[in-house]
Amino acid sequence: MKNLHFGAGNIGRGFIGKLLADAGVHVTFADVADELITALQERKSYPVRVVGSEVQVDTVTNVDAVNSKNNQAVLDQIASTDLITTAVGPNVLNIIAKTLAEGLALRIDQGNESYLNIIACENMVRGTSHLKAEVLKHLDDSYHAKVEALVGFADSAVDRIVPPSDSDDILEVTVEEFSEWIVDQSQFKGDVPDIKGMELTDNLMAFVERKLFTLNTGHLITAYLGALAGYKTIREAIEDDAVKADVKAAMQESGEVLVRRYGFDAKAHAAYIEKILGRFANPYLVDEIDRVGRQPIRKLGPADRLTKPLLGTMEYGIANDHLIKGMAAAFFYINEEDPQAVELQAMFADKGLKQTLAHYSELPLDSDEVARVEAAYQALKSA
Ligand SMILES: NC(=O)c1ccc[n+]([C@@H]2O[C@H](COP(=O)([O-])OP(=O)(O)OC[C@H]3O[C@@H](n4cnc5c(N)ncnc54)[C@H](O)[C@@H]3O)[C@@H](O)[C@H]2O)c1
Ligand SMILES: O=P(O)(O)OC[C@@H](O)[C@@H](O)[C@H](O)[C@H](O)CO
Repeated sequence: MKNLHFGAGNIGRGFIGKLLADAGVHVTFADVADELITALQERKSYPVRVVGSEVQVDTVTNVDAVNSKNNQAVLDQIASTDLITTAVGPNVLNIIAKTLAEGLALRIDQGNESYLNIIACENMVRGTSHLKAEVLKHLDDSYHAKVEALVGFADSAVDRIVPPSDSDDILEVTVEEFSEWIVDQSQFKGDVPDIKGMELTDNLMAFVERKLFTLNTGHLITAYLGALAGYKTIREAIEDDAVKADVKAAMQESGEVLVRRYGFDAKAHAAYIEKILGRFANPYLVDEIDRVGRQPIRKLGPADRLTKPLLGTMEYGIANDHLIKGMAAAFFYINEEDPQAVELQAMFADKGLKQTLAHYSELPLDSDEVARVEAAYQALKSA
């Protein structure tokens, strides 16, 4: 089996590319980072340090790469591969959608009638379905029937903490032991692939929300409260008892929504939260607060890790003081190198918290929740 993977970054090399290559799939990475691509083309392998109580260095082989700036090379890959995966970040999906559309048109024009499956591996609810809608926008109507018949767009949930590596080797990546990749099997076209490490489900929404609204909700609040307390890494922040108490309480509020919505076992969900708190404190990973706090506008969005759980607590009448506090903490997050952090702060300075929050979260301006976030912000400011 051949795979084309967009994004040779942390998750691309450290998780999805590794898992597929380990399963005997030939992986070709596509990326815009010239140095990374040249190194992959020359070496056709790279090291992955899996760190837990022991350190194991695995060598990933059977890989190649194409530079995404070489459009024709990428189109040729799309026209001939069996599986396409992405780990580029939600904001980049719209960019690669255009390339995918061109590649699918070429594939159909060349008469390739074999099945192709596409899986976006991003922190986003139904990211592949979003990608599909974008691809179809760029594709002439005359191709749509063939795409519907031959191309599967399968949504997935992806979980492994992979911070950028500080190695001198540009290809080396350091990952935690834990990993989970769950894919919606009902959306595949042709045979559902049997790949070790790729779990299949008919109930993807439950798993994607469980992951995003537990791990990522807690991770983000750790980052914002941690930054406010002056910490630089997630581990430092979560080892502060006051931060940990707030983060855990917010995860429990969000968890209560998940238990009610999807029928998860309450005890098992409590254990899931504890395990994640342990992963945040992993002494073998150095995960900067700025990586986890990045792109606050995306993360304040109505379908993302702060607002969506908050909406769930409102729907079920569940307490939400800690989710509110986490949202308030986002307004203290300063990062001059992150355009979204700069934009958020600029609007906050110009229009105030209520209007800024209502704008990005789509919560009603006059809602109690928006007023409570502002009150929580003032309380944090004077603490
Ligand atoms: N790192 C983690 O712990 C983790 C865990 C689970 C999910 N994720 C998700 O995985 C996705 C990728 O995260 P990451 O941490 O690997 O980010 P990353 O920045 O390490 O990797 C993204 C890669 O995409 C490349 N890229 C950018 N534009 C591109 C384009 N137009 N074409 C091809 N490649 C392009 C970048 O050069 C980079 O190498 C995100 O959606 C993230 O939320 C990350
Ligand atoms: O990748 P983001 O920016 O959506 O979120 C930052 C982290 O919370 C995230 O990358 C986690 O490390 C990951 O989701 C763990 O599976």
